[in-house]
Amino acid sequence: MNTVLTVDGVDRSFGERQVLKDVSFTVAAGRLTGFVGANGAGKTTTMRIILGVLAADAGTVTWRGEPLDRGIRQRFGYMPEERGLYPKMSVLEQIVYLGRLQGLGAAEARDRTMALLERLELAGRADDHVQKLSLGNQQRAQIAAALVHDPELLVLDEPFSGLDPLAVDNVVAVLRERAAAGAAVLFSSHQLDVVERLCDDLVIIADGTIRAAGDRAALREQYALPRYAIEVGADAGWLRDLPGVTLVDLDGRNAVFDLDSGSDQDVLRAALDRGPVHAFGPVRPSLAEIFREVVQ
Ligand SMILES: Nc1ncnc2c1ncn2[C@@H]1O[C@H](COP(=O)(O)OP(=O)(O)OP(=O)(O)O)[C@@H](O)[C@H]1O
Repeated sequence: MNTVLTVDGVDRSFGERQVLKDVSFTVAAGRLTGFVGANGAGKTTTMRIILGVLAADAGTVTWRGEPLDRGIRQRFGYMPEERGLYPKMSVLEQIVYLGRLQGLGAAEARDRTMALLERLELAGRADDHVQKLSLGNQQRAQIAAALVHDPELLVLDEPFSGLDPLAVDNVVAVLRERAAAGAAVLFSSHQLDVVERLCDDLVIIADGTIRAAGDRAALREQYALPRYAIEVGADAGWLRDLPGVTLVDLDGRNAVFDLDSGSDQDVLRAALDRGPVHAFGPVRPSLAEIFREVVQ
């Protein structure tokens, strides 16, 4: 994996209260990393430290092994939690202006802004003042502002909050395109269903401590219980009496069970002895289940 951003041993306190404790994780280019945690867990504080808006008390953040400086941070795009567009400027003017601040030429800033607004289905509102837009459209404008200079690292604080499902799909597609083009994308969210669908890697934080981090599929594997689902041709109630099996759910021909001892193949054979088996396989935990388990 092509790790580009490394957060290593970061501590941060506000007054007496330590809100980040030895926070370490990595973000890879070409991948979407979901940063998940309850309200107040420390996501925004971590992101602000990555962006240099806030200093760490201890620990380091490095980009391709180098300490961050202004030049490197210019290659980052940030969508902060407190949305900060000027209400009385048009969407187009504003994003062009932000692109110019990031070093783009006038024509390039305009071209990129128009292409982004088109892609985010906001081109029809380009000349409207930001304050006239719905909250969802203001959010899309914020996302365009974070993307306009084609950053190598995108840091997005709750980019999906307040978006309807179609808008979520649109933004997801845009972020995927950025990752496919080689950008590293770190986004926070408390919408576990969206994170589950979207991210390649996961970082789970609770009370300022990283509880789990890594490839989403590997984490699902790591936290998997010996749980199986089966669909047979007739009532599956006989599973109740099979040694080593604890039924979790039984619905006629479908059952979910935990295997406390013995082999899954023995259960499959027992099922085949009784008739046809239409489906049989392990059940991987959902992100919500992993989250519940690691934040306890
Ligand atoms: N400037 C500050 N001064 C004092 N406390 C702060 C400050 N910023 C954040 N905190 C506290 O630090 C903790 C972590 O906050 P942070 O905003 O990083 O969490 P979060 O995971 O982003 O939560 P949310 O999803 O609610 O935004 C919270 O208890 C918050 O009250």
